Amino acid sequence: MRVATASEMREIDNIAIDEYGIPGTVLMENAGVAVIRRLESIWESLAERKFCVLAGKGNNGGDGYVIARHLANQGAKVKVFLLGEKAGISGDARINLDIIDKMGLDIIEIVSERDWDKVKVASAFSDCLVDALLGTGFRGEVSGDMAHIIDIMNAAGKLVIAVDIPSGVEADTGRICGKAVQAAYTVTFGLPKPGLFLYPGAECAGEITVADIGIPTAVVSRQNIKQNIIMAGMVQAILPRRSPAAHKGTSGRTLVIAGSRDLSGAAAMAAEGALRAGAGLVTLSAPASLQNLLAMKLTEVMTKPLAETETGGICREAVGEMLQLASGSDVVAIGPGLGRHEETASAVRETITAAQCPLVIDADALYALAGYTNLLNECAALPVLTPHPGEMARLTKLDVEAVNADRVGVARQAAGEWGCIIVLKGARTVVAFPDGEIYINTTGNAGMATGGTGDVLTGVIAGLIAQGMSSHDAAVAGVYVHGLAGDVAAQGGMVGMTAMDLLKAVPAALYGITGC
Ligand SMILES: NC(=O)C1=CN([C@@H]2O[C@H](COP(=O)(O)OP(=O)(O)OC[C@H]3O[C@@H](n4cnc5c(N)ncnc54)[C@H](O)[C@@H]3O)[C@@H](O)[C@H]2O)[C@H](O)CC1
Ligand SMILES: [K+]
Repeated sequence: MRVATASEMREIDNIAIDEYGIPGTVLMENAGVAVIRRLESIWESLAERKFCVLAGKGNNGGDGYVIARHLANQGAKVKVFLLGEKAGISGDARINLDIIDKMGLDIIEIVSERDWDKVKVASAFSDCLVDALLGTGFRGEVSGDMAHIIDIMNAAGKLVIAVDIPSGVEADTGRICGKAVQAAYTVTFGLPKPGLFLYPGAECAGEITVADIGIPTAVVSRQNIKQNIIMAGMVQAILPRRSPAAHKGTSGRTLVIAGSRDLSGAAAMAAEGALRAGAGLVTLSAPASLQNLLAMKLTEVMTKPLAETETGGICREAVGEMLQLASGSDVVAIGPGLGRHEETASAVRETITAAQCPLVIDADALYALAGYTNLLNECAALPVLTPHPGEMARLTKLDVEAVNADRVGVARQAAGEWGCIIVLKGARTVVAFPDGEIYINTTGNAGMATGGTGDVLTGVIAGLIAQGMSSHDAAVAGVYVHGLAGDVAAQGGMVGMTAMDLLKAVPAALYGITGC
């Protein structure tokens, strides 16, 4: 499902109005009616229900006036609170404000703190608050009257329905700037906005309805919109299907280069992640001193010893061995638990640039790439990087807050500059491609915030590439399947679930999507 930024949505709006001649008031009417339809799905009859419509000064407020009119027509009791003065309202919004004025609806201007209590009292006696304060025109921070009104709305304990986007949530990033309305429902128009799916904004949206407001589909389809939500149908279509005649050789050869003396678990989980994703033959190459330990941990995975430093990490002599193993593999996953010894980092960089197969680069291999992202352009195939925000911060020299403040923008810029696929992990993982294409994942849960789940993801993506998926599709599908496995594992209790629980749930997630 595509998601449009505020500017893309404005462009679509303007084309519909200017090129197709659809009056803005028609779009506004359709937007308002879409919210009424949603309210009708909650309450069979709106008659006698009490509504407070909180309206801003722009077209989001205009939608609010349309909603107020239809509510009044259905016999509901409506109070409209306008943040500002009527004189300041113009355009399509003013047309609809004048209509409800002529209808004699109760319109109260909020122009100072003396008016705040009016909202508080009316809210206390309402069944529902309609948030038509700010939509895609929101800029900067919420402050002053707006901030206090949002506080009152959130404290009222009433059902809140947001018009287009919860006020105070930035449409493009999901950032909350000052205050944001906590809605139970959001009705968004045309296309959904990224901020409805990215935290913390995603926590304000409640149940999202995408409403068609009559914009010609040709207008939407011709827009070069590059943000998407990963949907089950898309993943179902691209996941590999196994032939009845399959044997372990037909499901790919995965090489995992991972582990160091005190970090064997990460290596084991990455290797098993590939297996659980359906990879045929998985080889784990790790420092020789881990050989026996890993061989005991992993029954189905072949283990190959590598030359190691005195601290138990792979050393320069291991490069030749790793490239030899890589030459017989369909994909290499490198990084989990490798350690950060400079000699190991140097060996990693040499291997990444010399390997001739697709790469999934994670954890300490990302550590080795800090300051060396230019090497990614030398990779034989488009590499997949799977950083968490901390690793992304180190690679981009940003701080973690800056990364999380604009996850889509940071991932997109890095993918374009470095020439790679970026899987920026976290609550709502973002997958970014060099051409600017973005996929936002909505599977998964907070129970996955536990050590090792990232190692499993690395293995899952590698395992899908080993089975013939492109790195592009494997990154998108892998993220979705991994999150779904987390949701399956969380059915046994979200808090306290482990990466091993998630690992075991990967086949069930695959089965849930493909039926096999
Ligand atoms: N196709 C569609 O998507 C349609 C969308 N509609 C609605 O129109 C809004 C966008 O309207 P716009 O006038 O561009 O902006 P807003 O109403 O969201 O807000 C602008 C308004 O708010 C003031 N403002 C901005 N930032 C702040 C702030 N930090 N604090 C206080 N006030 C702020 C600004 O000055 C303006 O006055 C869209 O979301 C839909 O709801 C159309 O109605 C139908 C088609
Ligand atoms: K709103």
